[in-house]
Amino acid sequence: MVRAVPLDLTASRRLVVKVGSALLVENGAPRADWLATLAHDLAALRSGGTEIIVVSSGAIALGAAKLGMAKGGRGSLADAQAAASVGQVELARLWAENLGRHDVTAAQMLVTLGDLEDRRRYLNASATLQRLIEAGAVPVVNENDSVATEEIRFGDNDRLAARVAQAAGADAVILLSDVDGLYDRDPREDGAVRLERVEGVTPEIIAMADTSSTSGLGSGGMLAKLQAARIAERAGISLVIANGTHLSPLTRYRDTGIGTVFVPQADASARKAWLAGRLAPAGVLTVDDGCAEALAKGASLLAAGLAEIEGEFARGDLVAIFGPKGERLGQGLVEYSAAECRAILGLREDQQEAKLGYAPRAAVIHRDHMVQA
Ligand SMILES: Nc1ncnc2c1ncn2[C@@H]1O[C@H](COP(=O)(O)OP(=O)(O)O)[C@@H](O)[C@H]1O
Ligand SMILES: N[C@@H](CCC(=O)OP(=O)(O)O)C(=O)O
Repeated sequence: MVRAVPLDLTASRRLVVKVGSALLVENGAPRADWLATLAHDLAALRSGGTEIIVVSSGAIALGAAKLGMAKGGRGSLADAQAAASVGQVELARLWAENLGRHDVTAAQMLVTLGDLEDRRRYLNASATLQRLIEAGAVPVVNENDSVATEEIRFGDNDRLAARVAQAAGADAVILLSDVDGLYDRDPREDGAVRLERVEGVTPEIIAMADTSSTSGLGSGGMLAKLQAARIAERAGISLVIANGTHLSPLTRYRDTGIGTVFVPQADASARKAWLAGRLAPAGVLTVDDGCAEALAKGASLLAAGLAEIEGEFARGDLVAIFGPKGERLGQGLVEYSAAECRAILGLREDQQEAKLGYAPRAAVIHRDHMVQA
């Protein structure tokens, strides 16, 4: 068998390192020795010319321990928000201390889903990351859990890491977890085999993730990691899932190559990749067979092909596109409000003006503002 080639982290120009809750926190206390070795690895990579961004979980777990909260602070949203407020203070201190030992300045950056979903705010976050790195700091990013509410939060730091990588123009992401990579089924099952390399996060790959299991402290599970891999591959970013439980986890990955590498697909423009990675559509357009076929060939979505409209959205909002059998086809920025879409549903272009009372825009979603699933 040909040995799969691991991702060469030292070849990365800008790398996002994501650390899961289970790695940082054990029985409510930080894994101090482990963190010291990770900081050492990060400093070494940085000295070799790789710019580093850390995405660190652990605020909820640390805060819950301090407050004596049940269920690791995940019993309710209010608990998670309060636990995160307390834990984030400690998390930032841990990073500042551990990176500081190598004369590296840590910079805390807390973001919400909205900060990366709205194009203007996304560009702003992107500029801040850029400036911090130029200034020689290592951004340590987490979700702003204390203000994020259920509908507008990532909830897992895997997708957040992929979006941050995109915003920062990183070329690689490593998700450090408590498992050696993606297995073809839950790794606790007999006969589970690890995949060395994935070219394209297909529905078959997604089906391998057991949605019910996480390490216990985290929230994402393998499914969130695969969604992150999908965002990354579409943005032309390499992503690897590796086991971070051991001391000096990055050195260990370099020496053993144990992990799963997701190969990027580099064809999308930066804007389309951003669009593909957006996570919160405001509505759903269901289209008929003919329209689904046309979309697959790269056409714009026309009102004539609309079969059903769900949700309330305004012009410019993100909507998901589904085919007649309920299959997800893609998503895009809509040119009409939900009410207008309902009014022109199924109509040909020449019938739309009579219905709306004004000249219609050519497409409901222009192909330049659409990405396939
Ligand atoms: N197909 C799979 N391959 C690997 N791990 C899986 C799979 N399905 C479920 N898992 C579970 O996902 C867990 C990792 O997710 P999670 O606990 O959220 O990690 P983290 O806290 O590092 O983000 C593993 O411990 C494993 O039990
Ligand atoms: N933002 C949260 C972490 C979210 C989360 O659980 O992520 P993960 O442990 O990576 O599945 C925190 O700091 O506790």
